[in-house]
Amino acid sequence: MPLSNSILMFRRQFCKLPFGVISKEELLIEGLQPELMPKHVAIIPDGNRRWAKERGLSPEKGHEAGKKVLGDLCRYCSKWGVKVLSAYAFSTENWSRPKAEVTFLMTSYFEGLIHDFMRDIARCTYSNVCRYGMKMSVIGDKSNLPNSLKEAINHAEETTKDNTGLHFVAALNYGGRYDIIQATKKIAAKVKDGVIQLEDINDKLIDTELETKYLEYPNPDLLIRTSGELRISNYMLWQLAYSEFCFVDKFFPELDEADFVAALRSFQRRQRRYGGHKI
Ligand SMILES: CC(C)=CCC/C(C)=C/CC/C(C)=C/COP(=O)(O)OP(=O)(O)O
Repeated sequence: MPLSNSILMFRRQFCKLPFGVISKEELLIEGLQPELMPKHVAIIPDGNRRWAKERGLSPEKGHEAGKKVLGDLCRYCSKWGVKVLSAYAFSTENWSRPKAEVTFLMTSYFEGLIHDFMRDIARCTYSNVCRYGMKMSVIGDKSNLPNSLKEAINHAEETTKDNTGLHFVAALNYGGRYDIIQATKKIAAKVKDGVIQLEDINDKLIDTELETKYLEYPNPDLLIRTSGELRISNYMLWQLAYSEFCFVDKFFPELDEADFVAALRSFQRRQRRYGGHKI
C-alpha cells in the first residue's frame, strides 16, 4: 500500500479525523503551526464580473465561476482546520448594481448556491470531507430579501444548526455600519427601558448585539480579499479591529489552494499584538 494511503488509514482508525483533514503532524510538515491556525477566515470574494469581462462573458458567468471556488474554499477550510469561514456575499450598498444583476443574484444565484450546498452537505460522508458536518448561517438584514430566498436560508440554517464541522457564514445584505447601527439601536432600547445603565455599555456588550454574536469565533483572524483591491468595503468593521489582512492579486474565480495556503503562511508570520507590546 502506498505510504499516503497507509497514513490515511492510520488517521481514520486512530485519530478520528475524516478523510482529507490535515493532522497536526502534517501541518508541521507543511511548515504551519497547529496552534497558530486562524479560527475564523473572512473572504471578500471580489472580481467575479471583471474575470468574466476579460473573457467576454456575462457577469452571471463570472458569478457561476465564483460559486465553484466558494465550494473549494469551504473544502480548504475544512481540510486545513479553520473553524469559521465568512464570505461577503452582498453588501447593503450592492443594491445599486444594475437591476438585471441584482435580480439574478437575489432570485436565482444565492438560492441556487444554498441548494447546491445543502445537496452536497447531505451527500457528504465521513470519508468525503468536503462538506462533512458543515453548518451554514446567513447574517445581514434579511427583511427585504425575496421570500423564497428567506425560506431557503431558514431551511439551511435549521437543517445544519447542530452540525459541528466548518461553520460557513454568508453575509447577505450586510454592512459593517448596518451591523453597528442595529446593535446600537438594541442597546439604546435597553437603556431606555431601564434594562441596563449607560455605564454598562462596553466592548463586550456591543459584541453581544452584533450579528456575529452566535459565532463561536466572531472576529475574523484573517481577512482575504481577492482582485487586488486594497480596502474592506464596509465588511465587519467592528469585528476586523485586530484582524490580519491578506490581499490576493487574482480574481476570485482564479483563487486556488496554493493561494489559500500562502495566506495561511503569511498569517502565521505576523506578530499579533492587539495594541500591546512584547518587549
Ligand atoms: C449562500 C450564499 C448566499 C453564499 C454567498 C456566495 C458569495 C460569497 C457570493 C459573492 C458574489 C459576488 C457579488 C462577488 C463579487 O464579485 P463582483 O461582482 O464584485 O466582481 P467585480 O469586483 O469584478 O465587480
